[in-house]
Amino acid sequence: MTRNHISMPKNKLWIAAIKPPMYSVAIMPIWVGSGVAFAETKIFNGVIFAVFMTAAILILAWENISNDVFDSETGIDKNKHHSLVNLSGNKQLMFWLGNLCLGSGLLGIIVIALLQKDPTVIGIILLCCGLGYMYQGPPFRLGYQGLGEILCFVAFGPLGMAAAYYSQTQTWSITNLAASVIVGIVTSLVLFCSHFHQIKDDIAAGKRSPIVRLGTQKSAQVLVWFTASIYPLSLLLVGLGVFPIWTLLSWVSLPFAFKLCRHVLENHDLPDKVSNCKFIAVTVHFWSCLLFGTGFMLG
Ligand SMILES: C/C(=C\COP(=O)(O)OP(=O)(O)O)CCC[C@H](C)CCC[C@H](C)CCCC(C)C
Ligand SMILES: O=C(O)C1=CC(=O)c2ccccc2C1=O
Repeated sequence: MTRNHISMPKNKLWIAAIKPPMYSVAIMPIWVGSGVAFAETKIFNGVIFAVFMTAAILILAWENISNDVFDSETGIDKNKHHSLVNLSGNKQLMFWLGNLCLGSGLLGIIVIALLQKDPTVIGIILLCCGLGYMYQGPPFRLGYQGLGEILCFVAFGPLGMAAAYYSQTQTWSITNLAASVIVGIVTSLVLFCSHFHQIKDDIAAGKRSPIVRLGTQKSAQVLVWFTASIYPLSLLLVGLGVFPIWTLLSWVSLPFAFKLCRHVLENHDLPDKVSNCKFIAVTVHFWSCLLFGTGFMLG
């Protein structure tokens, strides 16, 4: 029993399937990218910011709905009671609902491009969506080869934040690129954590997630190194004068980072216990990125 939420009432299964806390991963690249843009140029366009936030949420909804659709084809989700396809019993409906979210999200991005009279943001977001498709869709299914974390890093880090920065300023920034490394790492940590409790089902379905490749113990150590990396990295970049000192506010997330590492080190091979580590990682992501972006706004 690894992906099972069988004892949950149906409404809780639907909430688990929709994954509300996960949507902060879509919002934060826009928040931090717009924060860096404001720090550097004093430009902040509230309409573009709000449209981008909504579009990012809709695009991530497509990613998650289509993940359940594509996973229903490989059999990997057969024990996943909180799969949208298993819950609704209607794969076609979910497929089109996902496409509707993608279409609406891309419409928002087109509105930004029209406001800017510049298609650059459309190009970057289409690249992100391409990576999102390659993670799970045929014939690629790169997530099944253990490449998901790299795709996730690029989409939510350098690409997502370049799009957010460009949507505000129509220029590029090295500081934004440096900040995107931190956002990319902390977002990929969430994906990495999501695999620990699924190792049995993943092996059975032929999915070679990083946890399957490395084993749970080594994966727990890798998690500690990557989680720990973002704090000295931000300190170094503050020391070099690349980030404003206020960005060190993100260190307030350290207690959650400790909690995450301790929890995974202690429970890496106990699926029922380690299964909530993804949500601890989302908490680390939420507070570190919220305060990191705030640091740029204040700086
Ligand atoms: C769907 C994702 C993870 C779920 O993986 P898994 O199949 O293991 O999950 P279940 O156990 O629930 O079945 C996330 C995948 C992320 C992907 C690599 C990159 C997505 C890019 C987004 C579409 C881009 C959004 C960018 C934003 C800034 C506009
Ligand atoms: O369901 C999940 O496990 C995830 C969904 C998702 O959209 C996402 C996005 C970015 C990083 C990780 C994840 C997930 O883990």
